[in-house]
Amino acid sequence: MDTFKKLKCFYLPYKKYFLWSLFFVLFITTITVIYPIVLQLTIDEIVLKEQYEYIPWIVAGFLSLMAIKGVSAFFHQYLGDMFGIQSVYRLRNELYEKLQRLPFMYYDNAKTGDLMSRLTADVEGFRFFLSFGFSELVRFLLLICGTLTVMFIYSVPLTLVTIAALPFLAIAVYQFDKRVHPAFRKIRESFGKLNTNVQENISGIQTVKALSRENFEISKFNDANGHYKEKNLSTSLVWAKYFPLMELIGNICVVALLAYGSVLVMRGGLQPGELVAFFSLVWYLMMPIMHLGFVINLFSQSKASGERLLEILEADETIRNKENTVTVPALEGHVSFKNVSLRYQKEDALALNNVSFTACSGKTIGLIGATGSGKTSLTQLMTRFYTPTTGEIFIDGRDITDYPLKTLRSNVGVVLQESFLFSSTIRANISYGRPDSTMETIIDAAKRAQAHEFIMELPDGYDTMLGERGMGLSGGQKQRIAIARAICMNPSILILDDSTSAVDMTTEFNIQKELKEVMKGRTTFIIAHRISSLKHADEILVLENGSIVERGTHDELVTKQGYYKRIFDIQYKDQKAVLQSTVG
Ligand SMILES: Nc1ncnc2c1ncn2[C@@H]1O[C@H](COP(=O)(O)OP(=O)(O)OP(=O)(O)O)[C@@H](O)[C@H]1O
Repeated sequence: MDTFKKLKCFYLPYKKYFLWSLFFVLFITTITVIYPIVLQLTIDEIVLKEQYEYIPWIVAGFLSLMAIKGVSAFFHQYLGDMFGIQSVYRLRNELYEKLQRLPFMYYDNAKTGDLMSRLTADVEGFRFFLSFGFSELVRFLLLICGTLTVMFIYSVPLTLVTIAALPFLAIAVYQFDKRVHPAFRKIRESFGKLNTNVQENISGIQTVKALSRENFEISKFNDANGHYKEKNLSTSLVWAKYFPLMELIGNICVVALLAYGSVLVMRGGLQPGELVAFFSLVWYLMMPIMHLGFVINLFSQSKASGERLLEILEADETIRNKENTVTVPALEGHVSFKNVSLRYQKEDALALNNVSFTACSGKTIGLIGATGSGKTSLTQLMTRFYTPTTGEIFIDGRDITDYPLKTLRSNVGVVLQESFLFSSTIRANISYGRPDSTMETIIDAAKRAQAHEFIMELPDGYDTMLGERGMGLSGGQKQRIAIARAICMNPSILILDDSTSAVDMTTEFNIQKELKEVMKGRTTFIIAHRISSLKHADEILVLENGSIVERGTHDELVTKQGYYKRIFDIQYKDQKAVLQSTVG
């Protein structure tokens, strides 16, 4: 019940729909219990006493009851659905908002397909119980109480015989629930894995095809699909075992009733009509208890779903605004790192080790170093994508946590190594960070990023729709749009993470020429493997295993015999000679 308690803020506001739905359930249940009474009266008072003139009245009464039951069923169903649909509408929105707030760290470990199945299948599973299961549970309780009351009125000993069978039924139902709940959780998990498989395959289809791994992917999917099938089969085995058992217990009870009830009728202790009514009533008692299995099943499914939804809702938002943030119109871009270290996971090695540097506003800092040396990690700390394990980062003299995340991130323009473009127009992609940008600003940003020309060659220019993941554009074109997107935000700090690696030398040269203009007045961090991309930087930091091992201008660094000089030699001198001298 804890899961439902924790999620109550989503469904309690709509309780009026649920309560009205219950009101109509009351009608439906009352009418259901009245049926056997009408049957008993028809047999005992009309047929046996031959008072046939009452038959039209009985028929009219029966039809009226059915009409009322029909109308009540409509409202019960509609209001129940309203309750479920309205509740999960809010829940779905809240989950999505939470996903927007969760830090990078969460996504490092999460699987997209699994998250998608939580937001779709699990939300639906939860809705179904709210719409149907909840009121079904109440209906069963009402039906059992109503039925027992009428039964006791008809015959106490016969009712006691019926009740004697109930504990056996209850044990079977309990055992069923004990097995079916974990089984459903496993089904949900398995479904999440299946989704992950499909999602990863579609996202990486180019790699799959390029490496001819279709058969491997098919067999991976077959395994996941097989696992899902196994989980479903073992759950249906639980169903198949327990349902006949429950029905058997019900039938034994009916046979006992038939035997004992007939004796009572023969002795004159019970009217024949009352015995007939009893047979209907006994099923009103057995059916809900047997169906309790189905409702418990629904409950288990929705509980399992609810738990998975709570895992998202309760996930730690490690990176959020602190209470007393400062409001500033814009940042100037004076960045300073003080003894900053970063370890992504407890068991990982340090990705950054005691890094300290200062970048005065308007200056350009180049970051170079081998793959995995910590260049990207360093810039990701500035935007608070991650939190340093130790040390402090200041912008304009204030700790970066003093600023609201929105202020911080809207002042830092980032062009990532792999630029992601949304499946919308080029114009919307460029103005994504500043949706209110004028067309003039968008074109200006595109021109500076050397993107305007090729955009104008596209059939719809800036209104060209991009496919999923920006399909239809070359890697270099995508990078240029991503640069335009960052420029469009007019940030005071610009981070270019290997952002010109996919363009040819001439375009890189042109972009850099334009970027010089763009970089004026902004603090810029250029991460690059090509010396040509950062040799004009005011300071170059050379990273190795998370530490700054060299620093200085290009001219200073080429005079030292360090990593930078070696890279410089490889890129600018006779590569073969350098490599030979190193090996030798
Ligand atoms: N999200 C992450 N979770 C765990 N470890 C990470 C994560 N991102 C990076 N790392 C690790 O941190 C170290 C530094 O990675 P980083 O991406 O900062 O290097 P880099 O210098 O930018 O490399 P490249 O030039 O290849 O982009 C590496 O050992 C990397 O494996």
